[in-house]
Parts: sequence; C-alpha cells; structure tokens
Amino acid sequence: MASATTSTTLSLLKTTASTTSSSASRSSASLIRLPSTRRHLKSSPLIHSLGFSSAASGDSLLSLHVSSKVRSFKGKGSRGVVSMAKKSVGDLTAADLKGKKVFVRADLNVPLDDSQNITDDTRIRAAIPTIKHLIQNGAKVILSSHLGRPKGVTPKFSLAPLVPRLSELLGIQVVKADDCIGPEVEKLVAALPEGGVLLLENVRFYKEEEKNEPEFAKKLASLADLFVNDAFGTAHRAHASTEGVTKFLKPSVAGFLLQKELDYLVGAVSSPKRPFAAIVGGSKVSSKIGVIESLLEKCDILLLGGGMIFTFYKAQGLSVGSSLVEEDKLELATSLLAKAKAKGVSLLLPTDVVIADKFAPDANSKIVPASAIPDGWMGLDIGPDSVKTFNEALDTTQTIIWNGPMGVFEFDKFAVGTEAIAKKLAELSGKGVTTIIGGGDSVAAVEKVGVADVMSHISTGGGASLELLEGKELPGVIALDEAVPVAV
Ligand SMILES: Nc1ncnc2c1ncn2[C@@H]1O[C@H](COP(=O)(O)OP(=O)(O)O)[C@@H](O)[C@H]1O
Ligand SMILES: O=C(OP(=O)(O)O)[C@H](O)COP(=O)(O)O
Repeated sequence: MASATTSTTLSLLKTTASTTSSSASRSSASLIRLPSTRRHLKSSPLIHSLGFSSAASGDSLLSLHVSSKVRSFKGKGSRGVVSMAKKSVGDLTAADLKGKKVFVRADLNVPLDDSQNITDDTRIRAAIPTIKHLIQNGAKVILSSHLGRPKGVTPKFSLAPLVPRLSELLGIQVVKADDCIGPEVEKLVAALPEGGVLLLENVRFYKEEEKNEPEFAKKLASLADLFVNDAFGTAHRAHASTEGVTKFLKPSVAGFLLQKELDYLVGAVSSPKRPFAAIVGGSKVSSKIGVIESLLEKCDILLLGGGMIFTFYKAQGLSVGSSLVEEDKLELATSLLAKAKAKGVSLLLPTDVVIADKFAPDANSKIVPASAIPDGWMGLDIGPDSVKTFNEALDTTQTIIWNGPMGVFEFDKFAVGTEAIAKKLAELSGKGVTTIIGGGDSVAAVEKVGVADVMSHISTGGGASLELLEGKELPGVIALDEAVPVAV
C-alpha cells in the first residue's frame, strides 16, 4: 500500500516538474487552463468594466477595479457581499483639509533594539505620503499608532523613540503627547498649528483599544474632525483606533499606503497579468490553508516550499524523517493536490530537499531527493533541482505573489532556496514581471538578500496581507466611507 502511494507521489513530482520546464519553452497559453467560470467572466463586457466580480462568480476573493478617482473593492465574506468602494485621502483637497484636525491611524509598529533605536523604519517611511498630503493642505495631524503588544502602560513600548525619525522625514518638528486621550492631549491639539503633527502615545496602553470599546473610540474621535486610516498592517484588527473611531468621525477615508496595499494585494490577485504564479512557503500548512485554497482559484502555477511540504509528502506516502509534519492535515493536503489538478493549476512541490541532522545553524546537512529523506533527518530547505524547476516555472509568468520562506532562512545554511527565489523575483521584476511580497518572513528574506527595492510591491502587513490573500474582509477597510462611484 505504502509503495503504491509512493509511486503516485513520485509521478506527481515528476509530472509537475516536466510540465513546467517544457511549458517554459512553449506558449503560455498551453500552461493556462482557466476554470470555465473565469473564462466566461473575462469575456463579459459588463464584468470587464467592473473588474473581476466575486459576486458574480461566487468567488471568495475580493475584487478590485482601480480608476483615477476611486478604488473599488467588492468582497464576499461570511456575511455576504459587501461593497468596499472606499473614499481616499487623495479625494480631500485644501478646501476639505485647511484648518481641520485629522485623526490619522498609522501602523508605526517598528522594531526597536535594546537601546530603543529603530532597526527598520519601513513602516515610518510608508506612512509619510499621507501625512505630507495632509500637512501640505493645511490640516492639523493627530497621529496615532500602537507599538508592540503592551499590557497597560509600558515605557519600553512608548512611541517617543519614533519622534526624531518622523520629524526628519516630514521636515518639521513633530510634537509628542504623553497620552492618547485626556485634557493634556486636548491642550496639545488646541495648540497645534495648521500643518503641524502631534504624535499620540501608544494607543494600546489602554486595554479599551483592542476591545474596541465605543467610549474609548469616542474619546479618541473627539480630538479630531475627520479620520484617515493608513494602518494597513493593523487593518485586520477591529480596534477602537482602526474601526471604532469611524462611527464618530465623518468622513473616514483610506490613506495612500492602505490604498496601495489594496491595489497590489487585491488588484494583482483578482485581475493579474497572466500567467500568474503564487509561491507559498512558511512553516505550517495549517497557517496557510486559506491562502492556498484561495490562490488555487486564481493562479496558474502554485509553487510550495517551506516546512509545509512535508505534510504533502507524507500525505502521499513518502518518508519524511523527523521533518515538520501536521498529522491532522494529511487529508487536507491530499485534497488540495486534487483540487489543484481539477482546476488545472500547475502545483509544484520541491523534488529535492536539504536535510539536517538537527534543527540548528551548525547541523550537518546534505541534499537528497524528496523521496529519500532518511529517518532521524529533517528537511530544512528546498534543494537545487527544485530551485531550477521553480525558476523555470517563474520564467513563464507575468505576475508573482510570494508568501512564506522556502526553508529555515534564519540559518544561513538553509537560506539558499529562499535567497535563490528572492533573486529570481528581483531578476524578473527588472524584466517587467509584477512581483508582490506578501508580508511577514518573506519580506525579511527579500531584505536580507538586498533586493527589496526592485520588487513591485512589498507589503507592510504580515497578518493583514495573509487575511487579504485568504479573501477575508479587513474591518479597518470595511468601516471606511464608501466612495462615490465615477463613470469608467
Ligand atoms: N522546512 C522547514 N522546517 C521548519 N520550519 C521551517 C521550514 N521552512 C521554513 N520554516 C520556518 O517557517 C517560518 C515562517 O513561517 P510563516 O510564519 O508561516 O511565514 P510568513 O511569516 O512568511 O508568513 C520561518 O521561521 C522558517 O524558519
Ligand atoms: O506587526 C503587525 O503585524 P504583522 O507582524 O502581522 O505584520 C501589525 O502592527 C499588527 O500588530 P498585531 O499583530 O500586534 O495586531
């Protein structure tokens, strides 16, 4: 029984690999097999003008159409189809903003070292365009964020260390409040000049923030006249400063960063240039089920790597030694493989792996076929043959989205596969392929290789991008004001 299953797997691995390498030299049309629904939608003029409609297709992924004036999103979640056409900060002019107090929720949750130095300022830099637009149009900006996950007031989670960098990037001295609500904050707001920025203290110093308590949201909202949410990294949280304040502040609009993230993560997935490949890695199948299922509905090629592959191997009867396996996900892995086949998606599993005799940076290692992992050894990276096959598959594509590393890239010895994929995406990005890095550890990997700048888009939100790719609604987006539709 075991050997019969094993040969099935081997033929699966071989078939997918050869399909891809041969397809690299064939026309892309032979590789793409769209489900009939999608073919129908693509040929419908109505659907074409609206973007790919999840409502019409019964699809769970959000759909997007971008016009010059408005970003429109439609999503179908457990609560049914929800319109997500959102008003943008770009729609607000000096006439709307001059002298107005604007509550801006950003995600300034940046890493700090033991001396409170910022070790990666990406999220601060990403928040600047929205703040600049507001101050240049005469608004008074009340800037709010969380930092870390403090339980009550915790000095090491103060936003104070962010003030110098924010001031430098904005070219003005940012004022810092010691609290985020209360009379002292109100005085600072009253003294704020047009074009000034007041940074509130960590909003999570109040437990009411994460509980989304309306009274707390009301107090935050009472500081301002209108609301801009630019905190993409926190948009999957229904907290007082992301969702609650929208009940008290009108208009409540999307910031430029939030828009850009949605444009890429929703837009590229709902109406990608094809062939469209998704690369999904990371540690566990369980944390990526939603993403894999959702992407199977959309992509032409799905490349799997990371710790999750061993659950797929074991599901097919292969020996995986002491590699990471989720025993309760074996059936699921089998059904995902079957689903990919039924949908005509070219799903590639690595054909060789780098194995280690222990989970450590100095472990002994060797490269073996995926079907030959000895007892006592664990797979910690994809092997060179797999990298070659994956690269050939990626060469045929026009859009690539990547979520999750190919191996334990934190250990140099097992970072080779992940770094090779990062370099391949950088090369393809230079040739005009849309490359989107979906947050979390994949971003760290791309930065480690030094190719972050050349990617089309690097998400500032790990959890948020994952939820978007899974087709979930983001409460921080849903709560914003609807845009007025414009003719397209
Ligand atoms: N073969 C493997 N065995 C164990 N852990 C792995 C393996 N490959 C990757 N990982 C781990 O997966 C983690 C990232 O997983 P995950 O959080 O799902 O990714 P992401 O943050 O990109 O969404 C990394 O810490 C990495 O070391
Ligand atoms: O860092 C964040 O998320 P991420 O680690 O998923 O990218 C956001 O600031 C959200 O933080 P949270 O997960 O504590 O709500």
